[in-house]
Amino acid sequence: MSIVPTQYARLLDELIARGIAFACYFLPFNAKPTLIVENNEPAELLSYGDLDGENGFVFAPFTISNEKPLLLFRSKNIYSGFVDDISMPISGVAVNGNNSAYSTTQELYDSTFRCFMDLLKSGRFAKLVLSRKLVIDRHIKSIGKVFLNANKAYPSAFTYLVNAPKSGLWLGATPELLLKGDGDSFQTVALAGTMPVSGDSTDYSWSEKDCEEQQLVADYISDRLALCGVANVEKNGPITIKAGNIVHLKTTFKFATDGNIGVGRLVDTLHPTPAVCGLPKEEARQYIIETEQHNREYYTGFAGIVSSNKETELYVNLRCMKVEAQQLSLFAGGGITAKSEGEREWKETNHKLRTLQSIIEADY
Ligand SMILES: C=C(O[C@H]1C=CC=C(C(=O)O)[C@@H]1O)C(=O)O
Repeated sequence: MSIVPTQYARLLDELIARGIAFACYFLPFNAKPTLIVENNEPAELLSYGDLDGENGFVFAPFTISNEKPLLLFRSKNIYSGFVDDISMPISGVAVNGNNSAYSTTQELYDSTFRCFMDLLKSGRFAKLVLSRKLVIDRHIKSIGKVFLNANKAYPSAFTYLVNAPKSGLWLGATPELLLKGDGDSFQTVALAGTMPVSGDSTDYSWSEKDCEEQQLVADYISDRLALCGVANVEKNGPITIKAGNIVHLKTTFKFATDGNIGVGRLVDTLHPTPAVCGLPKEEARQYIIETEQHNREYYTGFAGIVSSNKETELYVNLRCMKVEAQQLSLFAGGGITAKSEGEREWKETNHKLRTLQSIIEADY
């Protein structure tokens, strides 16, 4: 039976209050939510490649560890649409964190930015993505409502709410596709470069730095697909796309694998792209982990549906927050190249943070 979303928000709040592990999501331009409820905990995978042949909802971290594994919700308790009657597991295990989070100050951001710049200017890296964390008090009572409002405000985004013991409670509304396809043909995107939306204008003049930063992501995707043995890639773009209060440059890649390359292998090949990590990839990932003062956890990982015989649809986990009992930790970052300016990059992360802040602050 279908019900009004307010009751649905209450249902999600009840799952959270009972500590039940679940994943709920809206695909882009789809007004129907899907809810997957675990009786216990989601499965934990320790490599992206292990996704080959799997089915379920995936919640993956920036980098996999025993503490922050790749979570796979394989439960058959799947509810489509605004349902009111679900079979509630008796008791849950999820916890809401310990409120120990702190914000990245502009001073700390600037000093990390300078370290990044030294290595970019010396040529050790071509690109690095620097991120920050903004911790705010959790005045809101209903996370279910924030989730539904995020979907209303950003219908073109992939919007999710995930609760599990290893990840904690996360909410996001991301514009960045990582991988979509049916096993035979797939698509991915190179999304980078950011400007604030300017009125009704569709005519944006992109800086050399933004174009270069996006081109690095596009070239990386072409190279990685070639490395995987993908021969014919149809490339379209870059075009300007709107994501809430900001615009990005996007190039779309479509390619056929004829069933020869599994989803796990493709994800392992692509993630993390230089839209969220850097170049060269493994060195950049290691440097980011060592240098950023916060743990990214599931921010800049990915989330979505993986399927061995139907449609896989995975999104990069951006414009997201971790929800704790008294605090919300919001994450945002930006691509840095040798041409970057610290003040502009900081402002860019402010624009990105507004995406979720405006929903949190909205008067429901
Ligand atoms: C890393 C983020 O954005 C990425 C995606 C689009 C544009 C980006 C940029 O312009 O820097 C980033 O690469 C984020 O939103 O936290």
